[in-house]
Formats: sequence, structure tokens, C-alpha cells
Amino acid sequence: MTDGTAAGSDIPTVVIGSAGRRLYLVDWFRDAFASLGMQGRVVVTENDPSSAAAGYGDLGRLMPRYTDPDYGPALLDLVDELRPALFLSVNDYELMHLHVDTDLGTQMRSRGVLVPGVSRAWQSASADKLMMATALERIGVGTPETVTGDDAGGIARLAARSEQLVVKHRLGSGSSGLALVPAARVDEALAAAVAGAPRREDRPPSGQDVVVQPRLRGIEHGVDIVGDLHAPGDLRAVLARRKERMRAGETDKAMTVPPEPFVGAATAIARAAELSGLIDVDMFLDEAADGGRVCVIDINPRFGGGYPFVHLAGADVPRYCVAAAFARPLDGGWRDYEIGAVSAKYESVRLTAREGSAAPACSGGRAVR
Ligand SMILES: NC(=O)CC[C@H](N)C(=O)O
Repeated sequence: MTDGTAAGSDIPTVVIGSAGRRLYLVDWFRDAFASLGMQGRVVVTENDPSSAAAGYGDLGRLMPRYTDPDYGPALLDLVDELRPALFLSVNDYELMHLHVDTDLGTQMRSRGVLVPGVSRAWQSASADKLMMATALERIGVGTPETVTGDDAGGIARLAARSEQLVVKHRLGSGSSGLALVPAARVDEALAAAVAGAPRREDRPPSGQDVVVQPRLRGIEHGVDIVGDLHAPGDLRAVLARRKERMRAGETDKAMTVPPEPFVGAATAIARAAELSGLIDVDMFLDEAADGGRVCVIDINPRFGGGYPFVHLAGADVPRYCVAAAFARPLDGGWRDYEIGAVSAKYESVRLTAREGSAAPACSGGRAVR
């Protein structure tokens, strides 16, 4: 761990990678510094200079695209120059690049930066719904039986038990390619899903690129699981909301609920995934089943679209992250939130560039609404 005061910078620094549309995270990390009585800075790295977040941090840095060979050297230069204590990315592709395709995550950690996340195996599984189902089954956490679109026997087995089937892109995120169909019409849905599915470039589109699951009973919830930043695998918090409405693959309206039904699954996932920091997990809760059955359908290994609903109800994961990263004392109040709080997202926009102007101006302020 570094206290953020090593050579090159004496300002306590947190970097948010690819903040994109999540300007509220920049605000809440700033609030965290303020609430801990610290003069810190939130640096935003972005590839697109005119994105909403590029000029929104206390400092903005343009980065090459993660696919560019210059990305790794630029990231390590940034770390050496700014000496952040914490680096978190909210972009799934960047996370795959940091933790699976390269060892950049490990290299940052060996430079003393806390890089929240999950193990390499769970990072890979988070992008592949078949791998995810296998990983969850192995640790005894409920998840829908998942077969690939070319597994006729598996699909027939699911159809015998479930009148309706769910078809999804195997490597998709959010609800990409999602269709809920009567079992008799699964072939049509499969053909449509295969046609639009993201796939590995080394093979033609096929049923391997989509998965089929039974329709789940119960109500969909979003659950943030927080692992200890210094002791990966140790559960620190479970924060839950019932989804009321989705929009563009994200929770749009939700009501906070007690975390208890989800704690068993959260403990098992945190341990197995060697979790540090926050992951956003979608779970069905079937309260009618004996003792309440929980079924995990998706894991986003980062701050996700559901975190605002618990933050606005009082939870404060950025405060936990900043306190842990800079060794500041903190009581457990950061994980408390009001139950029954309903929040809804809304539109917001900011001026981000002018024709011909090169770099983003850093506002160091809040979005104009
Ligand atoms: N984009 C994401 O973060 C995934 C969606 C998230 N699980 C949500 O419910 O908002």
C-alpha cells in the first residue's frame, strides 16, 4: 500500500478508469475525501476526449485505447507519475485487458496501487455466461442451468421442465440478445440471437455464442458485494435493491431491501472470487421457495449501474475505499442504508468539447443538471 505521498505526487490520488457516463462516482469519491478531512484528487482516464467524464475529474488524462500497444506503457507511466493509492476501472473491456489479457493489474499492484477486482478466473467467467454458471455451481451458489444454443439435448431437457426459456448472448453484457420465449419457439429466438451475438473472432457464428436457460421464478434484485481491499475474499458488505425498472441494460429505478437473503451467496462468491472492492451482481430472489431461493444471473466485476440506489439510501463504498487506501480510521456506518428507499435515474448533459479544442478542460466540479 502507498499513502499517496510517494515521489512524484504529494496529493492523495484515486484514479477512475473509463468513467464514461458515471460522473456520480467522481462526485462520490470527492465527497469521500472531504468526509475524511482529506484534500485528495480524483483523476479520470478516458480514451474519448469528448466523453462526459473526460474533463470532469480534478485531473483528466487521455489514454490510448486498451487495444493499442501504447496503452500498457501509458498506464504504468501514469501510475509512476501520479502515484495513485487506488485505481478502479468501470469498463468491462478494460478490466479484461488489465486482469486477463495482460498482467497490467498485477504490475500496478506491485507498484503499490490497490486495484480492486476478482481473480483472473472469475474475471474471465464474468464475460462468459456458460463459464459463470459452471463457476457458481462449483461453489454451491444458485444459478440457472445454462446450456449453449447448439446443445439440442440440453435444450430439450430444459424445455421439459420450463414452459418458457431465456435465450441470451453468451459473451454479451447486461441483457444483450435477451429473449423470453415459449419453449416451442426457441429455434427462432436462437437464430435471431446467433445472428447478433458477439463471438470469438476465430470461428464463424454458431449456437456456441448463445446460451439457453429456464425462466426463473421470483423477483430480480441488484446486489453489490464488497470485499476487503487489503484481504481479498473477506466479505465487508452486502447492499441490495429490488429492481423496479430497467433501461438500456441498467437498473433505472429500484427500491432498497435488506441484504440478509443474499449474504450466503455473497460470502461464497467473495471467497471464491478473491474479491476486493465492489462487484455488481444480479440475483433472482424467490421468496416462495423454502427459506428464499437466490439465483445469480450476472456478475459485473466493478461499480455497476445499481450502486447509486444504495448510495442514495446512505451506503458509502467510496468512503470505505478511500479510508482503506489511505489508512484512515472508519467505523462501519458506510455499509448502512435505509430500507425502502426508491430512487430513479434521470437525464443529464454537459458540454465536453469545442471544435478544434484539443484536450478536455477539467471542471473539478459537479455536472450541470
Ligand atoms: N451496466 C451494468 O452495470 C450492468 C447492469 C447492472 N447490473 C444494473 O442492474 O444496473
